[in-house]
Amino acid sequence: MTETPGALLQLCDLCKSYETTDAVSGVSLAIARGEFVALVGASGSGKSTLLKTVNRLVEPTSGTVRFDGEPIANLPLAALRHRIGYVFQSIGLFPHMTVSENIAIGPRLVGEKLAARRVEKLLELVDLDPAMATRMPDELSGGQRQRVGVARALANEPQVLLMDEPFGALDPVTRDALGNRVRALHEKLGLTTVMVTHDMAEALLLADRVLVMEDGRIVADEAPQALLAGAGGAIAQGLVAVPRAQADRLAELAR
Ligand SMILES: Nc1ncnc2c1ncn2[C@@H]1O[C@H](COP(=O)(O)OP(=O)(O)OP(=O)(O)O)[C@@H](O)[C@H]1O
Repeated sequence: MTETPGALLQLCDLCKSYETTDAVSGVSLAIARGEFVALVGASGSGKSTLLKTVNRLVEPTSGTVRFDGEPIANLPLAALRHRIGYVFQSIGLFPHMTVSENIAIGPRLVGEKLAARRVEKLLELVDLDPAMATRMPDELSGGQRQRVGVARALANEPQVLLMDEPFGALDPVTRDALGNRVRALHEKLGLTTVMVTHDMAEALLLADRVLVMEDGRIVADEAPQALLAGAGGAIAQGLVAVPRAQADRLAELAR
């Protein structure tokens, strides 16, 4: 795949093999600045592995990832991670640090001190009371912890936000609210966002573009409207059928 002009992220023939598994098998993909992309697919299809090649939590076996035209293998790791916010699958707050210290960890790693006012601002961005800055993670609900996880990912003012199943452990109401908040922040901060999710409904509602993975490959790459209109092939349509059937049953009940 040749370089796509204007792409902020470009993956070219990317492969990642473990001893017995090909987790990612020849993925080529260009993501434009400002896109909100959801990566969906069955468990084990390679979504997390693919996401983690972008911030080099996973080093590919072969292929290239370019960030703003530059192969990321050539960039110093700290500089790369400074430009990419990452929200972990399992929240991943440091339990022995306060909320404020957790949020400031990224800047601290590159020798910067985050001002208290900036921590307050980040907490406000994710709809948390700035008074929570001094709490410990175990004094927060799961939803509040995940909001802190998002604030931490935004602390370096990244260009790209990567999220690995960010709302998986949350109740449906909190999940919906936080998803909408993240989408609003994506717009407000001019981010380019890639979100891994199991949930096709969430992908359809939040993303501009939905990539479907199966056995390490991207088998569909469509806008939500196109998926809902039947595009993307059998695997994608199998995933779309679930929320569609639920919506139909709810509509039936309401009649
Ligand atoms: N560190 C590792 N060592 C060996 N195999 C791995 C490793 N990480 C992932 N795999 C394997 O690679 C494949 C893809 O895993 P990956 O976590 O990327 O899938 P996923 O689609 O994100 O799954 P899930 O939705 O369950 O998180 C799986 O078969 C997994 O077992």
